[in-house]
Amino acid sequence: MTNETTVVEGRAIVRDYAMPGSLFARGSVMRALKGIDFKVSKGKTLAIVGESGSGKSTLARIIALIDAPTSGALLIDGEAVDISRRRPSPALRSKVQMVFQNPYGSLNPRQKVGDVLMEPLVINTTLPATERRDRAEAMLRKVGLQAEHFNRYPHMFSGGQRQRIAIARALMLNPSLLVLDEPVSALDLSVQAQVLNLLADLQDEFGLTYVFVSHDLSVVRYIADEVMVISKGEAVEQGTREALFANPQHPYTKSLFAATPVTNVEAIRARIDRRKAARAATV
Ligand SMILES: Nc1ncnc2c1ncn2[C@@H]1O[C@H](COP(=O)(O)OP(=O)(O)OP(=O)(O)O)[C@@H](O)[C@H]1O
Repeated sequence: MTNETTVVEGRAIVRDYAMPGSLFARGSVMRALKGIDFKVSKGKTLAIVGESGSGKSTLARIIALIDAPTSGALLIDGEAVDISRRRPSPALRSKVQMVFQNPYGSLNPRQKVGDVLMEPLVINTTLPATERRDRAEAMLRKVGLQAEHFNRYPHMFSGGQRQRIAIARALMLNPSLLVLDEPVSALDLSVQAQVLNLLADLQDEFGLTYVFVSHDLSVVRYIADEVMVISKGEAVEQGTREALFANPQHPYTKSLFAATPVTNVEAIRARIDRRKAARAATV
């Protein structure tokens, strides 16, 4: 549709990794991404699916500005990212945030939850301490935790709660894009559903755009608007969630879908679709 705003776009993204050589032979280069194109519109979710080693995390890290492509172009809000720069500008940095798979490893065990949330504000803004605290407490509530949790340490929380904290931290600078790399795969099934619902609610409320990496097709069927299937560094199929699940085209996609039982999540998904439609009608 022409009236949709593109938040992130990749053009011919290539990423090479240098492979170590030996005493007698020079190292070679491994091409992990072989020219990937994609676009994600505001408020939508692109899921990146593929088997282990296909390049999903490599692409996610590039989109999250943690790694740079070897060649190609990345555009955020229509502006080309300077891929030769080692660090993105603070303005760009605040637009894109990443949530990782492991909420145990991604939070500093010595930092209280309140400090975890206020840190991005300390580094990137000149807000006074009281304002930082108010915003952090408000964000804790938004992700389903309480202001009393402010002074507790990460180990005092369950896996699902820790992932809520990681999501809250990612939202502190009001990003437009969240890159989520297997954000629920370390969690129990019932907790996965709660965190996915939270992500859907936050997407609605803040108009967030998601790039969501997953190897789990049930999760993809639940959360995605668009799906990109990657195999050996190439996008072998791209399309809407409905089209891809109804009629996978590429032999790799067919085999991936055949190998993975997909549980019936249509009813829950319908809830997300209804809310997205209601929201679009009010904008
Ligand atoms: N830092 C690195 N140095 C060298 N090779 C790497 C590096 N990171 C990834 N690779 C290689 O690039 C390819 C893609 O890896 P990547 O982690 O992106 O795949 P993935 O689809 O996310 O896999 P998984 O689902 O197992 O995390 C793999 O062959 C991997 O071994």
